[in-house]
Amino acid sequence: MIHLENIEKLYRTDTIETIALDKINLTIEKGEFLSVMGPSGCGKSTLLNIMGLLDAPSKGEIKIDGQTLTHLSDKQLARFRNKKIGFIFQSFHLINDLNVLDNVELPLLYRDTTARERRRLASEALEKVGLSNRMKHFPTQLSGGQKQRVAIARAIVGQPEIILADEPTGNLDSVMGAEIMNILLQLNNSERSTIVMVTHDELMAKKTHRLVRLFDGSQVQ
Ligand SMILES: Nc1ncnc2c1ncn2[C@@H]1O[C@H](COP(=O)(O)OP(=O)(O)OP(=O)(O)O)[C@@H](O)[C@H]1O
Repeated sequence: MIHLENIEKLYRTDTIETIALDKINLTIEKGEFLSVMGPSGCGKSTLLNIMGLLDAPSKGEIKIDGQTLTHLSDKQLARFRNKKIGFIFQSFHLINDLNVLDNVELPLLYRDTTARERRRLASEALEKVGLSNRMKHFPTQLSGGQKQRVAIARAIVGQPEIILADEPTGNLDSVMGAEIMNILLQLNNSERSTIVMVTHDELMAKKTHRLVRLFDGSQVQ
């Protein structure tokens, strides 16, 4: 499903060059739930951003579903990303001026969907995360766990095959964190979503199919 071949990422500033990723080779199968761990600065977010086509590698190739994506234009990448990939971030990234339903509908605005269909899909996604009763609330009226559930609904509303989650439980207490983890496990189980999750939590990682550890930009496990 996702295939990374010899991926390297270099960041250059005036004074320093950082090798954020060094020759990463990784294949993630359809329906797999993979976690990525490692110390701060080891390249976890960079890896996720490259898999999610938000950032380009300095070297190497990415294939998703057999399609090589390294040479597509920004517009083609955006279209591919919108259709195939849902993102979940540690700090939720919700828009505070929009209510819950409108936040969840956002990814569908870039598609050819009617307003009625958008509403139906967003309501369905909110039902899956158990938030049907909060559709008209605004993000500031929600708890952290509820905000993350809205973010998950937004990530899955377009029915992407891949979900990329960057420390999705990092800002939550253990009870809310476990709730979010259960929702991700359920999506992986019942919808066969392929999930890659960055986490600092060994217990969460243990619940996934496979763990990849990074250290200084290299894969060590
Ligand atoms: N835009 C950038 N410009 C320069 N260096 C960068 C940039 N983004 C990341 N880096 C460097 O690349 C390395 C990897 O960063 P990355 O954010 O991927 O680490 P991480 O493992 O996700 O860390 P954390 O757990 O703290 O979020 C770090 O040394 C970081 O300083």
